[in-house]
Amino acid sequence: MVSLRFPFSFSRPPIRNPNPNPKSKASRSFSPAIAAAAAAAFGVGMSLAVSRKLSSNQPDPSGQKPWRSEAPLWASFSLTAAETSVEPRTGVAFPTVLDGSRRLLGIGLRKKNLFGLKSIDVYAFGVYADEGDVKKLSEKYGSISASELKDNKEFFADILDQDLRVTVRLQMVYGRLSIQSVRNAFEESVGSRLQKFSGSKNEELLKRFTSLFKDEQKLPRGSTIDLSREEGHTLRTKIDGKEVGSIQSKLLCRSVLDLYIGEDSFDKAARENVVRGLASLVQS
Ligand SMILES: CCCCCCCCCCCC(=O)O
Repeated sequence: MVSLRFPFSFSRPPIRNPNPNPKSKASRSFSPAIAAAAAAAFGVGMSLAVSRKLSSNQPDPSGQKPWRSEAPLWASFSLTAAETSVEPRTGVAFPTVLDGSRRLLGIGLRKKNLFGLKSIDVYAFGVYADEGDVKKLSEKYGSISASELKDNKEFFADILDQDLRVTVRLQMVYGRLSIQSVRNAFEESVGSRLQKFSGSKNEELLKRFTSLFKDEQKLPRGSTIDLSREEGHTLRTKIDGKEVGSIQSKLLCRSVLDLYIGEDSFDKAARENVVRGLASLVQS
């Protein structure tokens, strides 16, 4: 079993690999400049191990599935560790902690069919939750074991509905995205969730959200979109770290989060990790 605890802080910044090659292990985890340093080499080993633990589809040579371990992912990191975890199919790296208190619980991949023909990797994503906020659910769920909690529908409904700070970071893999295609994709996916939760597409709300993605905005490979539920059910959107708008709507927050952690999420294995991590946080 992989066990990672960092008694010290790494200073290695989050990696944005400009040319990820899923076939090359080295390209997944570090830059050549750092490779010479023994400490960085240690960090590389950590990243690879963590990426396996987070991964949904990477076979473990031992034949075991470490990501099925009862140990939660977040328990592997200290809040001060500037470490990253790598989505193994794309080489995209995610910081294990965001905004000081949001822990990375799972990483996944969004694929999409292009012209109904070929499936492309559009972006990798990381799901983060504020540790303190999730622990507020301990009073209600603390007496239920983590393994029972992960199948508890009420617990999950609370995660989607309660005022808990959660961030989903999307990091673009496909390099030729037009902003119109991004608006269209959000319109389709978020629109379907608005319909599911409210019985209507809520055109006006949907438009307010999609119009945050302006024509002049560029989203080359490596760009990030952070979708965060902030206090008061406010969806804050950042592109490459810069806020582009905030919309206060419980329905919109729930609809966006459902794409990544709902029952019909884009990457089922990523969702499993997130749910397991949340359940363990409540228990800790
Ligand atoms: C060519 C495909 C274009 C798809 C662009 C998707 C970019 C962000 C959309 C986020 C929501 C979603 O994944 O549906």
